[in-house]
Amino acid sequence: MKILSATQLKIVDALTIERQHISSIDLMERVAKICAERICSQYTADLPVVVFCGMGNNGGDGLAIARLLSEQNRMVQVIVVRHTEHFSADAQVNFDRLPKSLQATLITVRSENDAGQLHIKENTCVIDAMLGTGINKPVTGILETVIHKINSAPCTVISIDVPSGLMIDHSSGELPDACVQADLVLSLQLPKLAYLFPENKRIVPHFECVDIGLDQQALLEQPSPYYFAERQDIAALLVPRNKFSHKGTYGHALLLAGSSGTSGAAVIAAEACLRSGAGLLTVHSTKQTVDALSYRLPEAMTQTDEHDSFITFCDDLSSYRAIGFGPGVGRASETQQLLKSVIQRFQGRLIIDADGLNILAENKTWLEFLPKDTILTPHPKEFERLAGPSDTHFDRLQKARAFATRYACILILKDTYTHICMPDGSVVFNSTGNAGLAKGGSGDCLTGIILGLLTRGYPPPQAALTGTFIHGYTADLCAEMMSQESILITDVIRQLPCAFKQLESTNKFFRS
Ligand SMILES: NC(=O)C1=CN([C@@H]2O[C@H](COP(=O)(O)OP(=O)(O)OC[C@H]3O[C@@H](n4cnc5c(N)ncnc54)[C@H](O)[C@@H]3O)[C@@H](O)[C@H]2O)[C@H](O)CC1
Ligand SMILES: [K+]
Repeated sequence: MKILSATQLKIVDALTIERQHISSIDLMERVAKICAERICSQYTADLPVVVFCGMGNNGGDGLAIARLLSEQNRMVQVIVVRHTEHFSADAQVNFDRLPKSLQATLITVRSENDAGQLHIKENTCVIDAMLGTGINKPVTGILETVIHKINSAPCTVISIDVPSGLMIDHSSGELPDACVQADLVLSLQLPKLAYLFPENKRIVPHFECVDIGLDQQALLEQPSPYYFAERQDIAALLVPRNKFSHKGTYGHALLLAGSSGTSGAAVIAAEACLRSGAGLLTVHSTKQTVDALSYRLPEAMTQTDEHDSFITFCDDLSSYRAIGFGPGVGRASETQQLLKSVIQRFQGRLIIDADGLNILAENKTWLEFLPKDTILTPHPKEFERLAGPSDTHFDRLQKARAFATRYACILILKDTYTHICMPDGSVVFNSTGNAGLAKGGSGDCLTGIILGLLTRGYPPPQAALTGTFIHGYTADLCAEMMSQESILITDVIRQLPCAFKQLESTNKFFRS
């Protein structure tokens, strides 16, 4: 699914009206009907609803939603916040369509005094339809006062399309002053870029895209570097194993991982790799790690490094399709030289994680020599070490895009909506995963999954997208069965077969 800017959404809106031979007021009615149905499905009929409406088309949506909810015998009150002199044309039509019962209880906020006198009762559902994609400056005045009232009221808030006050295409700063803090955002058709930044987590803790039937061709025509990965997009990338195949068909992986005290990182990555399709896996590590592996994972082959505490040397790389470097390796200078020699000698697929990234951060000139499409998987701190600090998450995103383009690598910037930055400047935001993954070992598991997919023959972009999605999806399956608090990364690995199976079931090539 693409992510478009406010300007592009306006264009698609106009093209939809033209191509579907529908009037703008009927499109608004369609939007309102879908939102009202969603609100009714979420809340019981006895919960009073207060709809805050602005003067533009977002307010028009709110006025139509209020009418439709009251037709469903819901207890509804409308509050119009007059932040401009006139309604937009369609908002005016919907204002005039308000039934008498709603007109009788209507409150209009014209002044700071009116705003100050508002009282929002406990146990109400606030529908926020004051400002949408048409916001053109930070909110002040009566809108700001009303927003503060909503945010301090003990009620549930659903924002229509956009939490009022939030800029959708760029950063609003660490904590935007005046912005509705929604419990749920019903985002019309597509997600908005700002919903994916951690800085907005209090404003958009959850969003749902509601399909309002915008013209598909018009959506396709709009260029965008930003995409949001959904289940069907990833399921379509999966490739079935060939009936006439053998272990060689699915490649041989080399995992360079582990050092004194961090054998677990190597074990986790190795197991995730073998659960993600690789034909063969050799783990090169310290004696302690190799001993642990032989016990835990007999399917993996092993090579013991000549050094007891960290890895230093690995001679022949020619038989491997993919190499994973980093989990638990530490930063010893001999290990640094090993990474340098891998970068210089290896022509296959490469994924670098954890201390591998920290070594790169200490030796930035090596970045120029990374094999094309090398996958790097930094968390925010590791990315900062590689590319320097950023003022906002929007700035960090632009930095990550520039980094992936400059070094022709795939940068997986791990976060709530992990950003997968491609060398062509495009970014795919991952949609799966939960806070149960915020634990040690999680990154090692991701590296292992992607290494497995690379070895299996997936091109690096597909391996990056699929691996990141499945990693989060599997954790979501775990969270359905157990508390996020208790999820262990080994639980996630154990559920990988189930996650693959579920995703395969929606891919036509896997159906028998
Ligand atoms: N995407 C679609 O296809 C559809 C979207 N719909 C809804 O329409 C809004 C966008 O409507 P628009 O009229 O362009 O903008 P707004 O309602 O957000 O507000 C515009 C209004 O507000 C004034 N304004 C802007 N910023 C401020 C500010 N900081 N302070 C005060 N006033 C401000 C501006 O001057 C205008 O007067 C979209 O989000 C959807 O909800 C349609 O329903 C149809 C399909
Ligand atoms: K809104």
